[in-house]
Amino acid sequence: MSGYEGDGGNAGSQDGGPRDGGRSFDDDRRNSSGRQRSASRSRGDDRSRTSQAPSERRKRTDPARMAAFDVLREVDESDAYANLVLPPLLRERHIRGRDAGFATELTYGTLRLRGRYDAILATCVDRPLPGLDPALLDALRLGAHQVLGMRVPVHAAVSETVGLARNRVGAGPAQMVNAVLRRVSERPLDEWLSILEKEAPDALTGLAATESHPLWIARAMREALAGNGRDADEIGDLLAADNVSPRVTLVARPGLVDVSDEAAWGDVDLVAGRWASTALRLEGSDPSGIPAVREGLAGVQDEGSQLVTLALAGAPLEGRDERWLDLCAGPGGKAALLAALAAQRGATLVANEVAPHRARLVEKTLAALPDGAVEEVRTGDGREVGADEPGAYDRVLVDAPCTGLGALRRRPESRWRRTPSDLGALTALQRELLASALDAVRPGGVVAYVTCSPHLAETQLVVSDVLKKRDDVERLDTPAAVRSAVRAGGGADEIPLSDRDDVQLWPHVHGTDAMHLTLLRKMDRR
Ligand SMILES: C[S@@+](CC[C@H](N)C(=O)[O-])C[C@H]1O[C@@H](n2cnc3c(N)ncnc32)[C@H](O)[C@@H]1O
Repeated sequence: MSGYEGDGGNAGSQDGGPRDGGRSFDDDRRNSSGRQRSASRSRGDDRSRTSQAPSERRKRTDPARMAAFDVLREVDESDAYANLVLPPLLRERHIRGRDAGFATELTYGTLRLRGRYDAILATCVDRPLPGLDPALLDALRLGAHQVLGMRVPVHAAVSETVGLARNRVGAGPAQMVNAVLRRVSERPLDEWLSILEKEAPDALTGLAATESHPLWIARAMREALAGNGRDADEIGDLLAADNVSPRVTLVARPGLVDVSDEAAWGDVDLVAGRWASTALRLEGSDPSGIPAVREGLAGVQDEGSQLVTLALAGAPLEGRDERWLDLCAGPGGKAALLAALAAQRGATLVANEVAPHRARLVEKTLAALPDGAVEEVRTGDGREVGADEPGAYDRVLVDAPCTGLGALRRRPESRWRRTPSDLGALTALQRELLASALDAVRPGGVVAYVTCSPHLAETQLVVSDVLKKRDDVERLDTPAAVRSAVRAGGGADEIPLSDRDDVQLWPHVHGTDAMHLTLLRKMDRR
């Protein structure tokens, strides 16, 4: 299942880019060594420290680094999502401000760039990395990220990580951490990356290592670029874009809140989104204090998600336009935008979701919509809707469960979890859901097939396979619908779209998740 904004996503985090070396974390509380000063030391009161025995002092580990390590272990051992585990852990341990920022960058940056660091570490460790204790390997990765990705001075990165390893893994492993990190620190990042490029058997393998992606994903992305009429050589830019945490984008749900309503947005800096009329970019990272967000009049939503939803709502339609369906609605980001747009036209939305807990999230997300905008939130298998309610809807969204390869920048660990074997079951489900949507829409009605993956097997191939079996569906001009959805003054003619009848958005081109959209019309044979 793909990672989604509004789904507890890490949209609130801003964990710095990879090749720029990140930021240094020096201020009053976190000194130029990236080490946290204790509250007593910040006050110039060193009594607590001097009253401790040296052996006790050595055991004290920086809480921010400890938090990052503990999250990494939970991600590894329990398949946890870092963006769901880290924020409560920081709250629980009272890690705030710059220290929380340091822990966040350390956690997400290490997870995201794990492939790069493993390739470097493999040249510094005298045995295969998979044979190492996983906790030791995580400590090494954390150390590598501090040295190569965060501009923490080497002596601090090494000694703090050695202390962490001693505390959490053991004295022997701590010695190894010391030796290995010293080797890592012998070269700057650029030199390491050149070595990885040179030693790779081919350019794509080198790029996958330096930009920290599994090779199968790098390959699939390159095929997706070419299959969407773009230059396959953009692959480097695309993979690099996955390594940069996206800015937080909000959706102002039409009719619920106005962009110009200052009270609704509170004391935050917002700028208009690049493409969607509903999009606002937050100059900062924490949207939770914004009144409009708290009240559900606005939400966190990638601009690509907004654009595809607006394109479905605006696609030309003759005749009845009263009942809309979101077939796979959880957790409800697109359903809320659709319902807001439907309400403005006197139409209503049915939101369907197979997982009960996600259906409850949809209910929550839709709670602020005006009476009558939402006909029903229901828990059910979308594959059955077409047979149960043939021709019952005028517009249908299929935001299909997918690999989420288009949203890797949001879920730092997801690229390491996905495998090519996920594709078989997902694409079968995607075909069935699309077929059901086409049955559920009335003749003349419109279906939007959406994925947050650019993988050709999940996008173009699903659509062409489903259409092969039917003679009652035509493809619409999806780029035209997307251009119409671009906000006034946003340069509808400037949005780079390929010469195809579907649309693929890209992080490195559009600054959005890599959303795919195909618009289809059920033919009216009357
Ligand atoms: C990509 S997410 C949808 C995201 C949502 N549109 C949003 O913007 O918040 C796909 C959703 O499809 C649901 N799903 C999976 N299989 C389904 C099925 N057979 N019928 C309906 N929903 C399904 C998943 O539980 C997941 O919530």
